[in-house]
Amino acid sequence: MSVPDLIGPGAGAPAPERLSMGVAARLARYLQVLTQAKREGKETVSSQELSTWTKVNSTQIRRDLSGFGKFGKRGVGYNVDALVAQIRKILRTAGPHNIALFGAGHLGRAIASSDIFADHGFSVVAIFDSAPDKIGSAVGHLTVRPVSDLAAAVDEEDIVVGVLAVPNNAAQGLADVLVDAGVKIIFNYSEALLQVPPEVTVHTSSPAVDLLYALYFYLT
Ligand SMILES: NC(=O)c1ccc[n+]([C@@H]2O[C@H](COP(=O)([O-])OP(=O)(O)OC[C@H]3O[C@@H](n4cnc5c(N)ncnc54)[C@H](O)[C@@H]3O)[C@@H](O)[C@H]2O)c1
Repeated sequence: MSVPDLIGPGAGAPAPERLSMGVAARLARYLQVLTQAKREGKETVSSQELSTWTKVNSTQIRRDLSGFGKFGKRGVGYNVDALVAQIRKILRTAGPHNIALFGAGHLGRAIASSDIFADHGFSVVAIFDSAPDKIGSAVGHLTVRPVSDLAAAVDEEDIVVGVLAVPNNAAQGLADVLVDAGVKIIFNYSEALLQVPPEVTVHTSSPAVDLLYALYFYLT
C-alpha cells in the first residue's frame, strides 16, 4: 500500500495520540475508494462494498470506523460525504497541502496536469528542472523554475511535500536540497535509495513493488 509512509512518523517513535501505521494505512485506503465512489455518484456505501474495493475484511472495516464515532446505519451503509469528511479530519488531510514537483519530463508533466494529487487536497504549486531548455517553459498554469528557487518557493508558497520525478542519479541531490529547505515529506518516483534525517519521511512509489505485493496475495 502506498500511503502509510506519508502519514507515518518517519523513523522516530510515534507520538501517543498518533494512529498506528496499520489503522492510518487502512483509513487512507478507505479515503481513496470513498473519493472515487463519490466521483461516481454514490451517496452511501456498505462495509461489504468497502471491503470489496479495499480488500480489507468488513469486520475490520466496521471496527476501524466504529472507533471514531457513528457513521453507518444498519441496512443503509455509510454516508460517503460524512465518512470522507470524518476520515480527512482524523488523518488531518484537510489541505490544501502544497507540493513542489521536481522534473518537468514525461512523468512530471503528467503529474502536473492531472488531478491525482488535487483530489486529495494536494496542490502542485511549483515545478523545477535543471535543463536550461525547460526552465521558463510552461507546464499547465506553472512556469518551470530552476532548483535554486526552491528555498524561496518553500517560504512563499508554504510547500510541505517534495515530489521527485527525476532520474535515479538526480534524486539524492534534490532530496538534500529539500531537507535543507525544511521540507519533511518526500514522495520519490525514482528507484533511488534516499538517505534523509529521521524527521523526514520518504515514500517511494514503485508500480513493480505494488505488483509484487499483489502477486504475493494471489499466490498465497
Ligand atoms: N514510480 C512510477 O510510477 C514511475 C513512472 C514513470 C517514471 N518513473 C521514474 O520517474 C523518473 C522520471 O521519469 P521520466 O520518464 O519523467 O523521465 P524524463 O527524462 O522524461 O524526465 C526527467 C526530468 O528530470 C530533469 N532532471 C534531471 N536531473 C535533474 C535535477 N538534478 N534537478 C531537476 N531536474 C532534473 C530532466 O531535465 C527531465 O526534465 C525516473 O526516475 C523514472 O524511472 C516512475
